[in-house]
Amino acid sequence: MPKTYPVSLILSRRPCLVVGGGSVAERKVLSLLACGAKVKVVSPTLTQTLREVAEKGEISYRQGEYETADLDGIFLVIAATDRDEVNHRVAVEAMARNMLVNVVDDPPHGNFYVPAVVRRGSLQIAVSTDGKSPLLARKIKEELEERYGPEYGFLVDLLGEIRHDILDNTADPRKRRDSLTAILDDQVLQLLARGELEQAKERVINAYHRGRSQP
Ligand SMILES: C[C@@]1(CC(=O)O)c2cc3[nH]c(cc4nc(cc5[nH]c(cc(n2)[C@H]1CCC(=O)O)[C@@](C)(CC(=O)O)[C@@H]5CCC(=O)O)C(CC(=O)O)=C4CCC(=O)O)c(CCC(=O)O)c3CC(=O)O
Ligand SMILES: NC(=O)C1=CN([C@@H]2O[C@H](COP(=O)(O)OP(=O)(O)OC[C@H]3O[C@@H](n4cnc5c(N)ncnc54)[C@H](O)[C@@H]3O)[C@@H](O)[C@H]2O)C=CC1
Repeated sequence: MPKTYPVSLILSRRPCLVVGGGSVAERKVLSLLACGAKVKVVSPTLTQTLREVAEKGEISYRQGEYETADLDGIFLVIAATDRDEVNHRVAVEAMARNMLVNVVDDPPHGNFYVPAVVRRGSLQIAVSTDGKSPLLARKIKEELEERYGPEYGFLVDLLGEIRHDILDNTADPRKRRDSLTAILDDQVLQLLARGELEQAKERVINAYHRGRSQP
C-alpha cells in the first residue's frame, strides 16, 4: 500500500457532498459541519439527527439516490452508503474529476482516509492506521484524550499570539529562534501535564518579557 500524506484541510465554506444518510454518514456530516464546510447530502433516507440538521437548514438535502450531477461543483466527497456498487461508482466518478474522495467501505478506491482526531482548540492530534484498524485508531485517540486535556488548546492560542509578536518584532533569525525556544521550555510542558495551566501560562509570558528586555 502506498504511503499516505497527512494534511489539515481548510474546508470553510467549501462545498462537500456526503452520499448516504446512515450512522456513518451522520458522523462524517457532523465533522464536516464542525469545520465550516457547506455540506450537501444525497440519500433516500436520513437518520433522526441528520433530519433535524436538514430541517434547521444547516445542510442542503436532496432526497433520492445518488446521481452523477450531485458531484457538480463539489470539492470533497464522502461515499457513505451501505451499497458497495453505489460507493464504488461515486469513487470512480469523483476520482475522474480529480476530487478528494473518501469511501467508507472501500478506502483504497478513494484518495484519503479519515483519521480519529483529538481536538483541543487549534491543537489537533490525528491517528490513522491507513484503514488497517479503525478500532485501534479510536482506542489510541481515547488514550491521547486522557493525556492531552483542554488546557493544551489554551496554551496553543497563547503561544500563537506570542509567536506572532516575536515574528513581527524580531528581525534577527537567530534571536527569533532563541525567543521561540525560550517561551516553550520543558517545564512549561511539565506544568501543563500536571494540569497547571495558569502557572504554565505565567512561565511562557515571563520568558517572553525576559526575551524582550534583552538587547
Ligand atoms: C478506512 C476508513 C475509511 C474512512 O475514512 O471512513 C474506515 C473504514 C472502516 N471502518 C470500519 C469499522 C469501524 N470504524 C470505526 C470507527 C471509525 N472509523 C474511522 C475511520 C475509518 N474507518 C477510516 C480508516 C481510519 C484509519 O486509518 O484507521 C474513524 C477513525 C474516523 C471517522 O470515521 O470519523 C472512526 C473513529 C471515530 C472516533 O471515535 O474518533 C469503528 C469503531 C467505532 O465505531 O467506534 C468500527 C468498528 C470496529 C472495526 O471494524 O474496527 C469498517 C468495517 C465496517 C464493517 O464491518 O462493515 C471499515 C471498512 C473497511 O475497513 O474496509
Ligand atoms: N468508515 C467507517 O468508519 C465505517 C464504515 N462502515 C461501513 O459504512 C457503510 C454505511 O454504514 P451505515 O451508515 O451504518 O449504514 P446505514 O444502513 O445506516 O446507512 C446507509 C445509508 O445509505 C443510503 N443509501 C442507500 N443507497 C443509496 C444511494 N443509491 N444513494 C444515496 N444513498 C443511498 C441509505 O438510504 C442510508 O441512509 C457500511 O457499508 C459499513 O460497512 C461501518 C462502520 C464504520
